[in-house]
Amino acid sequence: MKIGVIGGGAWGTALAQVAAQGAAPVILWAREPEVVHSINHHHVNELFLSSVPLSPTITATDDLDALRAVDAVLVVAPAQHVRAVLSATDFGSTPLVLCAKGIEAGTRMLVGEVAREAQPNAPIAVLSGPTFAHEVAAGLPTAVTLACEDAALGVALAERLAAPTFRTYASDDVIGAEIGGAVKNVLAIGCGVVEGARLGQNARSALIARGFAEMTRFGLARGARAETMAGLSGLGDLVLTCSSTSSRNFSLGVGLGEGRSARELLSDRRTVAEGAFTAPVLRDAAAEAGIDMPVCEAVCALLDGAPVGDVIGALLSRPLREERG
Ligand SMILES: NC(=O)C1=CN([C@@H]2O[C@H](COP(=O)(O)OP(=O)(O)OC[C@H]3O[C@@H](n4cnc5c(N)ncnc54)[C@H](OP(=O)(O)O)[C@@H]3O)[C@@H](O)[C@H]2O)C=CC1
Ligand SMILES: O=C(CO)COP(=O)(O)O
Repeated sequence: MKIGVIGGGAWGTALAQVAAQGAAPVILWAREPEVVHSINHHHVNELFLSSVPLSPTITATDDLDALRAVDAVLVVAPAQHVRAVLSATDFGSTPLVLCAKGIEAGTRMLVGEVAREAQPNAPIAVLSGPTFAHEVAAGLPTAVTLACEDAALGVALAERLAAPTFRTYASDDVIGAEIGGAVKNVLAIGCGVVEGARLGQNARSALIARGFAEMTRFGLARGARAETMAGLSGLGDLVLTCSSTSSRNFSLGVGLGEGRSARELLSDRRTVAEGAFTAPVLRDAAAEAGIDMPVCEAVCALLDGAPVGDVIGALLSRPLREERG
């Protein structure tokens, strides 16, 4: 199975490196000419993943049509750009494996819904889990969920993408896998704020647990299964991203907690912090569906510049309630 990758960021590059452990060569589409040049001439992605030498069987291209000849395409552009890249060419019935974690602003669609609209004939799968790109690319042990409604295709993709240190678990809960990855980015910003404002380890654990309750409520309302929310793509990724400055979302939160503005923090970086885009969309989608998501609302307020003390005070002074759900 020949694999194509859309997106020359850290995660697209790391997944290309995993896929290159199979027999067939891998082709990666990148928007940035310097990424294409760096991969083809120096076998490294200087811009987004300079720490890891890449397999020489990975070829980069700036021509999206070059990916029409592959057997499966990993879609690893940031969530807000997936529609544009998938609308630029016709992948026919080539399976698309969605690896971005977010919800589209404006439409409030999950990436899978966007992909179905842009490429109606392509079967859809989702790859998600606790996966810092630099660790995956360095060959450190990692496990992911690979969700696909077509069980046979899901197993074929899970087998093709598995590698000695990259373990894939097949699932048919596509919505669940997507929601875990999108929501955890928002919660990671909140945990970063706790760190930046020095609110302590108790507060961070409470936020992870109550945030997980929010993620599960939102997921179940959208048809996800509870076991998926508690698995690699939900709780697993939440714990990872909420406890490490390797997370761009967590480190964005640290900056907010230290009193810097979201605008300043986001203008400083070239890499993507998906939670900043997903947070307001998630808040609005939850409000419309009548789903209580106070942590998510708090993160939105912090991104909008509300003082940390006021936001935390408001969270803590809500009426007491039973822990259930
Ligand atoms: N980094 C990680 O550890 C992980 C990331 N993810 C998810 O993968 C997705 C991609 O993240 P990541 O690889 O880290 O990104 P990076 O922050 O490393 O790189 C930015 C990416 O955004 C792309 N990009 C920027 N602007 C556009 C645009 N207008 N159109 C298309 N692409 C654009 C860049 O493409 P180009 O190079 O072509 O310019 C590049 O691929 C996100 O949804 C993220 O949540 C999931 C798991 C792990
Ligand atoms: O999704 C990730 C790890 O699973 C990467 O998290 P960040 O985007 O916050 O860096």
